[in-house]
Amino acid sequence: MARKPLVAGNWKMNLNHLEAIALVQKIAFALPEKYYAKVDVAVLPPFTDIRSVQTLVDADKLSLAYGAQDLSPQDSGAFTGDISGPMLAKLGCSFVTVGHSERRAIHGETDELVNKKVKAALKHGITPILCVGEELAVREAGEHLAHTRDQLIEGLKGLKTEQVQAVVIAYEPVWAIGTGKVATAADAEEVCKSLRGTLSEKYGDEVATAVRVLYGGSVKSGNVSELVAADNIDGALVGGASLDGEEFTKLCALAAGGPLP
Ligand SMILES: O=C[C@H](O)COP(=O)(O)O
Repeated sequence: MARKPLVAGNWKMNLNHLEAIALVQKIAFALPEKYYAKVDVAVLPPFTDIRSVQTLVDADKLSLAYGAQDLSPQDSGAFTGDISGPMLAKLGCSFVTVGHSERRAIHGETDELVNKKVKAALKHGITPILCVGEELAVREAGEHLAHTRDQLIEGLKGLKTEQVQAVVIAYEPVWAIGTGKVATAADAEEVCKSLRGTLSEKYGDEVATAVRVLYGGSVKSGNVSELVAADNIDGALVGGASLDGEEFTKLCALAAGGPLP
């Protein structure tokens, strides 16, 4: 089964709502409609931008999807500062990243919490992009496959098979995020293949074949083609390069198999 590639731009804590509108307009203008038949494109702005992005996407009937970078495991209540699944669903979010390494490291998110967030996203019809990835020391110790396998198993714990089918996985080696050190396509493929193998072992071949596994970590227009050419890499979770409209558009077009617009 051919999996349609997904390119998701994780803006992290960048761009206010006015800048968000400008960037989405730029992408919409630069990436012709025909590319969306070959690649799904999503932007993941900060919470404060989502309403503006929604309004623009709806008004201009853009094919671009959008989502958030995190969500609360709770639906509502006394959780100061948190944003819930129902709030994101109401804003038309299609995706939400869960367990990004920056949240694991800076906010101390555990696999248990990540698992609750995956469930919260699914409960509200939002596709979780479950992020896994090893720190440099783990890779140097040769433990990267075991480490990412554990994160995957814990992140999906308790889900029904059909729910797992609705999840996107993103392999992001921590040492490659924002550092300019992209994993080689062979390194990335090794882990993505192993993650798919784990999906097959736990949930069966049909699920493993259907689930999209993305790579993230210093992806740019200059390296995306080689990455998505690998059998088990179905797109990219892009940080820095997603903030530049021209670069992001190029990257999406190349992930679609080209040519450049
Ligand atoms: O979510 C995206 C990743 O953290 C990758 O970020 P980067 O492309 O800036 O390395």
